[in-house]
Amino acid sequence: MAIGNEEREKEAQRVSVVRGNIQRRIIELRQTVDDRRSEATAIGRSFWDDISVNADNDDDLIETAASMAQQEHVLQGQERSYRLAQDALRKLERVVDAPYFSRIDFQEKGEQDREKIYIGLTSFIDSKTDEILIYDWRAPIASLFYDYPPGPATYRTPEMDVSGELWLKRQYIIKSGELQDVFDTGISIGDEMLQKMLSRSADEKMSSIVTTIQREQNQIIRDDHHKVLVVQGAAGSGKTSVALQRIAYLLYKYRTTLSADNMILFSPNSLFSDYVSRVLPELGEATMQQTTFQDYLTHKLTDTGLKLEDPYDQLEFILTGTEKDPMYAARLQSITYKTSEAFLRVIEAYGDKLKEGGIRFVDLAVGKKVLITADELSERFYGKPSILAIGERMEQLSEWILEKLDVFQADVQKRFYRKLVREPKYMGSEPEMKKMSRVKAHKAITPLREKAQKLAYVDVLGMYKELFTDASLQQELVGLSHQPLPEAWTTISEVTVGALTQGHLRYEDATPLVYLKGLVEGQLRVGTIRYCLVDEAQDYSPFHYAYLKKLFPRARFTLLGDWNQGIFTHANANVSVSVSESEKTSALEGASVAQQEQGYSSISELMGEDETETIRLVKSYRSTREITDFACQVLPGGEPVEPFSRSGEEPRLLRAASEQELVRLVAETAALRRDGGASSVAIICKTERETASAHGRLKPLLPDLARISKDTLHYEAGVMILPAYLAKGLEFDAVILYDAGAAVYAEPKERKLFYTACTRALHYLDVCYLGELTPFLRG
Ligand SMILES: Nc1ncnc2c1ncn2[C@@H]1O[C@H](COP(=O)(O)OP(=O)(O)OP(=O)(O)O)[C@@H](O)[C@H]1O
Repeated sequence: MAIGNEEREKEAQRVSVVRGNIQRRIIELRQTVDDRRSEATAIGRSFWDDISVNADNDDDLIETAASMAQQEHVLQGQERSYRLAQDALRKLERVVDAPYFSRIDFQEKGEQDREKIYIGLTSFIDSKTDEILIYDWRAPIASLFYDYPPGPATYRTPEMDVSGELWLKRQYIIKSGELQDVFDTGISIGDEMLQKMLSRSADEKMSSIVTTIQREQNQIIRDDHHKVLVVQGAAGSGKTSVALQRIAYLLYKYRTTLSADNMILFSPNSLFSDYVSRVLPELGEATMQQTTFQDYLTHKLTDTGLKLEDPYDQLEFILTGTEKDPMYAARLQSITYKTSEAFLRVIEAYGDKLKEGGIRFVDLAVGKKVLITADELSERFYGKPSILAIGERMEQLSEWILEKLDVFQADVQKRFYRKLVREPKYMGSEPEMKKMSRVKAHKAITPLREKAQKLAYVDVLGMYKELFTDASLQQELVGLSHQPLPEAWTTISEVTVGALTQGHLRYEDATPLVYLKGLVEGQLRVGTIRYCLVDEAQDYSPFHYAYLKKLFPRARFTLLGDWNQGIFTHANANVSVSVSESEKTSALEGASVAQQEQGYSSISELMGEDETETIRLVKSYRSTREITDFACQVLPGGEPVEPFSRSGEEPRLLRAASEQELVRLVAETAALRRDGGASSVAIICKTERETASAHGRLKPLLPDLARISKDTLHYEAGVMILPAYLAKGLEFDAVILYDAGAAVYAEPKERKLFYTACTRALHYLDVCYLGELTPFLRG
């Protein structure tokens, strides 16, 4: 709703007053930053001048140490205040051109006045009057803006709930310090503003949604009560956006006790990490630990020397193979089993059993010289009964080894020394010879010490292999898991051991191996992580979740996913746990509401039912209504998706009769979209194999075509080609499906992938195909 001229003028004036105020503060802060920097540098330079170094006796030494500690304290204080001033300066410099984006007028129950609350990215207080000129969007009162239409409203503070009347909700568009537009909003947050935001072009980096967060999204962003929050959100419903806003919110709310180091976000791939990297800095927060599960596993497995398969290579194998091939079928079974809770129980039972015996030790040796034999290690570990956990016992063993190494080092040093004394050529003084023999002995023992510290005397890989070679061990552990082994177990075992022996670790073996390693080595827990957020949560298996829960015992979890986009085999296993065969098939075809329920209940069972809350986001903001409706027909029986009311062109189906014609058609369509103003145009293929071949054919017709692969770290706007599974989580102005023919997309397992590809488009979707159209679009 537009507002009158007089009111608009008042608002424009306020913008300029507040901006002037901020500009003055910026000038002051710049001066403060300069002063503090000089002070800190000066203190650093005169550090030693101000300390009286006296080492004549113990009392003087203590005094010297005290004087150093005091100087260091002063220096740290100066550096801290310099950093604080610099942070404040950066925040204001970021907002000076658009200090706030909304206003609410709120009258608290029992109060006479209506308070005007202006909301922006960061708060700002008038230093003379102490008036709050801008409230941070994360302040408790600001939630009224996101949660209520005008009328009765309540917000929650740490102490109590505050109720009252919301009289006004107003939004501003301010650019370069000038008020460009202002309007009052009614029921939801400015449809007008949202329309503007959503009709923009897709950037190569994601932007924050702070000005138009919707009520149901706000609920997730500010949730403080649940240990585990599961968000099932339709494609484009803002899951990733919400995850990032939530991180910013938590960092603000718990700013005195929580830092970015206490949070971890698991993203699907490095390209995606880069795609979302702008949001937190845009919101004024430091970026936090962002990793992919793959990187995490690689880091954990560095000292095994194994080459870890990429999850995308695993997927490429699944998508390009055929179930007629027995090795292919065996691998599918292997993936499903090794990502299941049943296998998790097998590993846990194995861990329990190892308390009594069975850990494989290896000789601790340098070259041919064995210092401690495997038998000695085993005897030391299992010799006496112990109530301690394996990890703690391993720690004790490690200490014992390190003590032995100290004795060994002293021995070696003596030997070196004797050798030097006997050496006629060497003419050094006694202290020199002692020093030299100490250094040499230390150098000689260092590799052993490193091995001991890395627990290289335990053969975890060998123990993992035993699961596939030792029939009686298998029988015993599998019995405890109450689940039968997969049919192709013999083949699975041979292939697993064969690959491991050659130094290859298949992706499905990585988490079980890391888990077993953690159980044996006792380094399973990372207590510093307080919040763990998982994006694309449908791609994680029950095994992954159980592992994450063990890994971060103090963490609260936010798991955001869309079970309709579950493209990994285990994701399908996830929703098909204990359902009938016919349901299993349809789980591959698209998660029905019932099957999605199954998926959540499986997660909540794993994470603790009492502590898990599931929230659904059904409204989709990314694509036009036409594209959303089109994509929904791919998943019959899937959960309904509500498109945001933004209209555009109908998706087009474009048939080609020959390969040549298909290439020409795709190239022409890409050029049409690019020339028509779409800044990002993605040609989406099914697999890497198809991408490589299509890229070769298209390149002569589209010289600027960029190819995105799993190793690409970031991309630029323009025309690009990529496989569907890499397009996950990303969005583009125009999407062209390279070949949606029945020869490419027909099998049930490809349905969700196809759906994911269609839902990447903001404004245009062109579905090219060769010959007959995929059955997914034929009703
Ligand atoms: N409240 C909002 N205001 C403005 N834009 C929004 C809002 N919510 C979502 N969007 C926009 O919708 C698009 C999709 O959001 P996002 O990528 O977070 O969704 P998603 O649920 O993670 O999608 P997917 O599962 O399909 O990858 C983005 O362009 C995002 O900026």
